Order: sequence, then structure tokens, then C-alpha cells
Amino acid sequence: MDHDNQLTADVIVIGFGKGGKTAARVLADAGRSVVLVERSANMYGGTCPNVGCVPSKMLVHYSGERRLEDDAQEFFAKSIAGVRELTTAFRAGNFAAIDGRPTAMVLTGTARFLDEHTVSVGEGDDAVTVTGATILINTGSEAIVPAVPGLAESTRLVSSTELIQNDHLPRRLVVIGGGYLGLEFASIYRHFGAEVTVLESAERLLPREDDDVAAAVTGILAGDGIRIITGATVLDVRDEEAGSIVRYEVDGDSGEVEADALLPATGRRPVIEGLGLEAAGVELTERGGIRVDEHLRTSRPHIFALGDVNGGEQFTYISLDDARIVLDQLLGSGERATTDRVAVPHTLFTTPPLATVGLTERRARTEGRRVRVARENVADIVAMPRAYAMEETRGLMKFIVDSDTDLILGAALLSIDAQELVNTVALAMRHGITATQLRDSIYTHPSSTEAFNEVFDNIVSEA
Ligand SMILES: Cc1cc2nc3c(=O)[nH]c(=O)nc-3n(C[C@H](O)[C@H](O)[C@H](O)COP(=O)(O)OP(=O)(O)OC[C@H]3O[C@@H](n4cnc5c(N)ncnc54)[C@H](O)[C@@H]3O)c2cc1C
Ligand SMILES: NC(=O)c1ccc[n+]([C@@H]2O[C@H](COP(=O)([O-])OP(=O)(O)OC[C@H]3O[C@@H](n4cnc5c(N)ncnc54)[C@H](O)[C@@H]3O)[C@@H](O)[C@H]2O)c1
Repeated sequence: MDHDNQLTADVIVIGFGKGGKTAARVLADAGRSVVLVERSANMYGGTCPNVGCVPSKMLVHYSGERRLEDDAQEFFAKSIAGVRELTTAFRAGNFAAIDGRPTAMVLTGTARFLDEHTVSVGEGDDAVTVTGATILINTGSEAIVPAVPGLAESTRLVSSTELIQNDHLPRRLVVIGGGYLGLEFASIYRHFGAEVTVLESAERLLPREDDDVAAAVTGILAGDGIRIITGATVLDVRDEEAGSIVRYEVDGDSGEVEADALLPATGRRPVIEGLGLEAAGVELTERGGIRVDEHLRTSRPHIFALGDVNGGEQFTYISLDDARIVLDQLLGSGERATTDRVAVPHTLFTTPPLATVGLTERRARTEGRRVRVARENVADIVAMPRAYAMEETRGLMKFIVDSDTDLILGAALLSIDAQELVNTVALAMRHGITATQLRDSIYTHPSSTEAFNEVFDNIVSEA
């Protein structure tokens, strides 16, 4: 690395996301010189530890601890302080994990391509130019604010980041969109004591899940006091002194709901603006992500795109797996590919969480498979006293099994500990462990996994 404002490196990483930082660390340990560029000192480590998974899941935890006698505002402010403390520590740890390595450095500033090997960081006299043989783009995604008249101008519009950094609990939260982010935030803020309304445009929540699973989640959220309005078209937002009035329509009937905070949760789009991708000749897909092949190489083979920015599934562990693929290209045999991915699990962190993997029953039947469906309500699973011991007996477990091969095709686990259970199911699916083998395994007691000893025998349909 040369001059203060002109650097060269083997690898430039743009964005401090999961994939980029993982790759940066391993490449530095392999002796490569690495410059990692991050635009904000508040984002060392990326979205997940600063404003995404970690703070939101810590709030799931805190909100579940609240007792009725706790003062809602005070309890919330203490929880936000706890989140701040953890994210500050994680941020420092993330910075040190890169900048503390002899051949790596973190450069703070916004990166922009000047050409296919050169990136400029920052503006004016302080701008630094970095030239690299290999470049990894890992700039993440940002929330979409839907084009609803009055929404973008509303003073009560909040991003998920602003919401979790503000230590004032909104009295009335309106969430537009009932997907991952919307339902998690609805559940968290309801448990903290806010009045929460979810306006979802689809005819029901979680349209991709089976009807019974979606109905169970909806029942739990509604039972917790969240107002869920599906099939809703949000018409406009009008700020008034006492609150923002959100007007919506369902089947031609209009309604209004008042908000102190308004959270759009209608999806996130790749962050590519201002990156100067044209200067590098990096192409986009029709949907606005960076176009990559199965090895995550862009239209410029020495430039890779990892994580949310490549338009794939937006989960931290996908960004991490992207890093494995890129590292395999740069240091390994080059065989690993996105097409290898099998049985990727997902967890929606409501209380209790919904974890899913593989096919739904509907999808399996649409594909013409002969399936055996096993399902049981958590409250009825005798083999799982942990649910009673932890006082969380809501939910159900459902498995879709291939009738011919006994292989597990999919699962939906709406249960305490589901975020852990699903990983065992996914592992079984990846390695051809049958439903019978999973049923007949020895599990610790009392644990949630013990439910597998029982649920597979609770067959509700077979054909
Ligand atoms: C509230 C919330 C909760 C979530 N919960 C979960 C969860 O529980 N589990 C899960 O798996 N996923 C969760 N996600 C999704 C997950 O956070 C993302 O999929 C993941 O963080 C994406 O990581 P990434 O590697 O793509 O980049 P990111 O972690 O988003 O990092 C990108 C970085 O690039 C920086 N950057 C952008 N442009 C530039 C530029 N031009 N120059 C320099 N730096 C730049 C940004 O500041 C940012 O730090 C959640 C997301 C949100 C918003
Ligand atoms: N636990 C997790 O892993 C986790 C948590 C939060 C976010 N995330 C990631 O972040 C991504 C973004 O989350 P998200 O919830 O914003 O997106 P999402 O795609 O998960 O859900 C968006 C929801 O908004 C609805 N919608 C779209 N436009 C609408 C409109 N105009 N009015 C009302 N409803 C509308 C959609 O039907 C959908 O249900 C997720 O897809 C996920 O990949 C993951």
C-alpha cells in the first residue's frame, strides 16, 4: 500500500457486510492485502449486528421479559440501552477483527468505482483512491418506501433502524407490510406495550406458507393483541397534530388508523446507487440487483457481489455462504456454487418463532408428489414437556414426508426453539436422513427436539 491517498491492494471489499467481512478476514489470513471500505463508522460489521438481526432479536428477548407491572416506557428505554451497549461492543469487535490484521485495513467512506480496478473513497481533498486486482461488492440492501401519497413526507415515518434506536416507545405503531420485518417488529412492539396495526396487501399473512400454518401464526399475533388487516391497499397518509392518519381500503371499504410511528416493511432493495457500476462495466438484473453467475462473479469476472446486493435471498447466513463461494474461487478449488444449496431454512422471529425449510404441503402436492403429512399442536406433544416448563405451548409442528422414500420434503415449526430445531431438520434433509431415523433418534431431555420422537407418528393425511 503506497501513498496516504493512493492505495493498492490485492483485494478491495466494498461494504462491511457478513460476506465481505468474512472473506476479508480469511483473505488477510492467507496473506493477501485487503482494503475494506465502509461508508459509516456506525456500521462496522454491517446491517446484522448494528441495525438488523442482532438488535431486533435482542428486542424480541427483552420484550418477552416485560412484566405487566413494569412501566412500559421505562422498560423500553432500558431495553434500547441494552441493545446499544451490545451493538457498540460488536461494532468495535468487528472493526478490530479486520483492521487489527497485519495485511488488512478498514477505510471509512463511501466507495465509488472509477474504473473496473479502481475505487474512490470519500470526497474532496480527503478522497482516497484504491486500486485492486479483485473487488468484492457487499453493499447490502435498503428499505423500500412504498409510493403512498403523504407517506414519504410524514413526520412519523420511521425506518427499522430509527425505530430500534429511539428509546421512546411509540404508543401506536402502524406497520405497512406483514412479511419478515413487519411481523417481527409488530410482535416486538406489541410485547413492549404499543398498540400495533399491520396493514398487509396480500389476502392473508404469509401467503407462501400452508393455510394451517399461516392461520396459526395469525391467531397467535391476533391473540397477543396485534390488529391485522389483510387485503389492504394503503391509500394515503395525512399528518395531524395528534397523529398520522393512515387511510386504507379493503374490498372497496375504506378505513383509517392513527399512528405515532409508521414503519414501511414492504421489502428491501439492493444498494447500488452512487456505486458507479457503469464505470466498472458491472451489469444489473432486471430487478435491480447486481447480476452474478453461480460463483458470484459479476459481468466483470474479477469483481464479485455478495449478500443482499446480488438480488438473492436477503439473509445473513446467505451472505455468509456467498463468502464461502467467493473464497473457494479465490483460494480453493472453485467448485462451490449457489446451485449447491439444499434445504435452506428460514426463521421468522415472532413469539414463538416460525421456522420453515423445504416444501410446503401445498407445493409438494402441486408438484404431484405422494406425501405423508404429520402435524401436532405444541400443546398436545406429550414428548415435549419443555414447552410447558417454559410456559410457551402455542404453535404447531408440521412435517411433509415423501411417502415413497420416507425422506423429509419440508417442515414448518411454529414453536419455542424453532430457530434451533429447524437446523436439525435441514441437516437431515441435506444428508438423506429419513423421517423414521429422525423420529427414532435419542435426544436430550427436556428439550424441544424430543418432539420429533412423537410428531412424525401424528399423521394427519397421506396420499
Ligand atoms: C431489522 C432487520 C432484521 C433482520 N433480521 C434478520 C435475521 O434475524 N436473520 C437473518 O438472517 N437476516 C436478517 N435480516 C437480513 C440481514 O440483516 C441481511 O440479509 C444481511 O445483513 C445482509 O448482509 P450483507 O452482507 O448483504 O450486507 P450488509 O450487512 O447490509 O452490509 C452492507 C454494508 O455496506 C455499506 N455500504 C453500502 N454502500 C456502500 C458504499 N458505496 N461504500 C461503502 N460502504 C457501503 C453499508 O453501510 C453496510 O454497512 C434482517 C434485516 C433487517 C433490516
Ligand atoms: N428473521 C429474519 O431472517 C429476517 C427478519 C427481518 C428481515 N429479514 C429479511 O429482510 C427482508 C425484507 O423484509 P420485509 O419484511 O421488508 O420484506 P418481505 O418481502 O419479507 O415482506 C414484505 C411484505 O409486505 C407486503 N407488501 C408489499 N407491498 C405492500 C404495500 N404497498 N402495502 C401493504 N403490504 C405490502 C408483501 O405482501 C409482504 O408480505 C426479508 O425478506 C428478509 O429476507 C429477515
